[in-house]
Amino acid sequence: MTGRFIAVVGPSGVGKDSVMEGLAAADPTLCLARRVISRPATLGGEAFDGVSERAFRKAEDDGAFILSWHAHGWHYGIPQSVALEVAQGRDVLVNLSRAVLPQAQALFARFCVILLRADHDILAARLTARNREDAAEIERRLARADFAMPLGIPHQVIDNSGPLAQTIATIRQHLSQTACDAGQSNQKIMP
Ligand SMILES: Nc1ncnc2c1ncn2[C@@H]1O[C@H](COP(=O)(O)OP(=O)(O)OP(=O)(O)O)[C@@H](O)[C@H]1O
Ligand SMILES: O=P(O)(O)OC[C@H]1O[C@H](OP(=O)(O)O)[C@H](O)[C@@H]1O
Repeated sequence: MTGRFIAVVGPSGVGKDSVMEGLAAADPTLCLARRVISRPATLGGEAFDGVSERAFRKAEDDGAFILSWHAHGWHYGIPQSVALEVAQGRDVLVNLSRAVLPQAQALFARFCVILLRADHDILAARLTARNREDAAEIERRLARADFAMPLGIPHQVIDNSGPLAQTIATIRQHLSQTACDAGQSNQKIMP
């Protein structure tokens, strides 16, 4: 059987990377997809392959990505190797833009979506404390926080306003109960 393609989405600063790292640390059967981003690796954040915009476009033209998008001034790509891992039966966590969920859904038979949320003031405080973007960029990110989920994408809403460990435990419980091969409910889970 193929593995599960588990998309983790939500506004910038909500905690996608933190939650994904915590999930993978707690469960070695979960893999983290390593993204290619046209952002200098020196800016930090998740472990990703930082490339120039030119190199990104070349890789994209060469078919290196199963999914790619543009957000916050950067290009993001999910490498073909992720599809291979899923085909080999691995469950893979992937930090995606909400905008590409329809394309992702079309690619994978076992597909599910975790939508993380937190109140606006919590997002603002986390982005400020993270100290990776300047104030203007943080404002732009906050303005995109309510980007609408595309229609027809079943997803589980998980609140990450509270302690990270609680969110991770809640998602682990949810993942243990879903095969991701049929429609999920849109039930809200608030730890
Ligand atoms: N539950 C939590 N409680 C407190 N702080 C948190 C929690 N989750 C994440 N954080 C902190 O919030 C900041 C943003 O988290 P993170 O970078 O994981 O978010 P993100 O959704 O991946 O953001 P982006 O989309 O911009 O990459 C980090 O400094 C992280 O340590
Ligand atoms: O708002 P939407 O399109 O859902 O998310 C867009 C992108 O925002 C974040 O970018 P970064 O990792 O902070 O650079 C996420 O990782 C995601 O790829």
